[in-house]
Amino acid sequence: AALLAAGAFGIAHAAGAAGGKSSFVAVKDSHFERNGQRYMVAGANFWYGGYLGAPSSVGQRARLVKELDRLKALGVNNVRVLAVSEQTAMKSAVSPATTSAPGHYDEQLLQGLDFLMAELAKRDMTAVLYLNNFWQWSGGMTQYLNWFTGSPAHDPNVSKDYERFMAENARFYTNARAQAEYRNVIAKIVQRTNTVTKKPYRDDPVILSWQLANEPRPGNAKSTKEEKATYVKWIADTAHYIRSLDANHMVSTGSEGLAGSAQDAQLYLDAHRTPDIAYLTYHLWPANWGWFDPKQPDTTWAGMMDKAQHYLNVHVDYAKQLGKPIVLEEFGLNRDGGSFDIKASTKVRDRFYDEVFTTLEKRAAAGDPVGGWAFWAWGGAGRAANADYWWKPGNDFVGDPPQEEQGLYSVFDSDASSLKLIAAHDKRLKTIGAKQ
Ligand SMILES: O=C1NC[C@H](CO)[C@@H](O)[C@@H]1O
Repeated sequence: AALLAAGAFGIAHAAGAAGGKSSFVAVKDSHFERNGQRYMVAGANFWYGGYLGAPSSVGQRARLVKELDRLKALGVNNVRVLAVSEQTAMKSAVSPATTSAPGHYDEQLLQGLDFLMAELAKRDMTAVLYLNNFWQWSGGMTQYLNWFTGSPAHDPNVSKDYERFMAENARFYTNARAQAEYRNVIAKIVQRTNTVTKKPYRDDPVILSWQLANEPRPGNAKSTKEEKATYVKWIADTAHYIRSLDANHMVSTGSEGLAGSAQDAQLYLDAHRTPDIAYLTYHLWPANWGWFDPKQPDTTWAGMMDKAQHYLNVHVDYAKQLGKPIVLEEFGLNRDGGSFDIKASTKVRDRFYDEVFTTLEKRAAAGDPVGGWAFWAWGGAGRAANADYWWKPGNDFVGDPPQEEQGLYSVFDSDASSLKLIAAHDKRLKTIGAKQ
């Protein structure tokens, strides 16, 4: 009987490895499980994966296949991907976009997602698919408001007024027509049948989770009690809606943690309490948050690392409190000196990655609900096309979306020291998971 069982397990496992009938990733005792085994997310942010998969002009399927092979070889088992974008006049946003106007969707880009999912299945990799964006680089909530209220889609890279941008975006959660269109898009994608594999998305174990949006915030740092309550309700209602369409897959928020919750721990906990949100997410951005100056690494490193360690640990503690896994699904740091040039070294970033990985490995080894991580972001073979490092339609996609310099935080295929580090820690993380 044992031999038979081992044989059967072997076949099932092999099937899983070949992207066959693997089970869905789900939560069991505050950890991820798949095929009856612990599953740790050793992920990479790859926002443009669906774009590369498109059969149309914007698609580069040969590059996509190469990038996924490189990521697989590194031991990456998950990619976090923008599932849908909104056409916008905002300067620093990607174009073309999936939704050209309410009710009008680019089938080519949706087929790009299909192709990506098919390629991930072949490599036994999973995907987190985010269905909206709080930021402007894919149109996002700002564009929905422009469609349905006529408010100007003002690009904060142009206005330099992020506080106003964030406060205005909070109106998305209560605008009935914007929510109706957002739910149309959710239904269209969640209920889609993959044109490459002919498999309904709902039945596809490649999807690790549907994610409400990239970095949804309740508003700006001065969010009111009412705005916070609206945000928590929007999360619970939208997660419930997705689960009503698809009871197979987990739903996640895309939250950055305290930094995206007006530094309000109660809000962050409340936002992740609903049973329809399966796990917690958080992001770690020392340079963006003013903890680190890449031009003054020696004087800012120690203070930054103290804050980062605290941020990493306190969020794992929140996850323990809720009894759910938590994934650090974005983290990054500049190239040395803050350079965007691919030839610049990455010593400081490597040290930062090493400290982040090591901190989370320690918590995982202690049995804490560390679900894994995803670094931001895979640039691979992509290269900045312009002397000013800004993206223009038709240029390569890299890890940095169009609202940032192309090289700011990307990990390129030529960043050998970074790749070595990622590979070593991805392996260690999975080993820790396997031992528990
Ligand atoms: O989701 C995000 N978080 C931080 C990234 C780097 O600044 C940014 O590019 C992206 O909008």
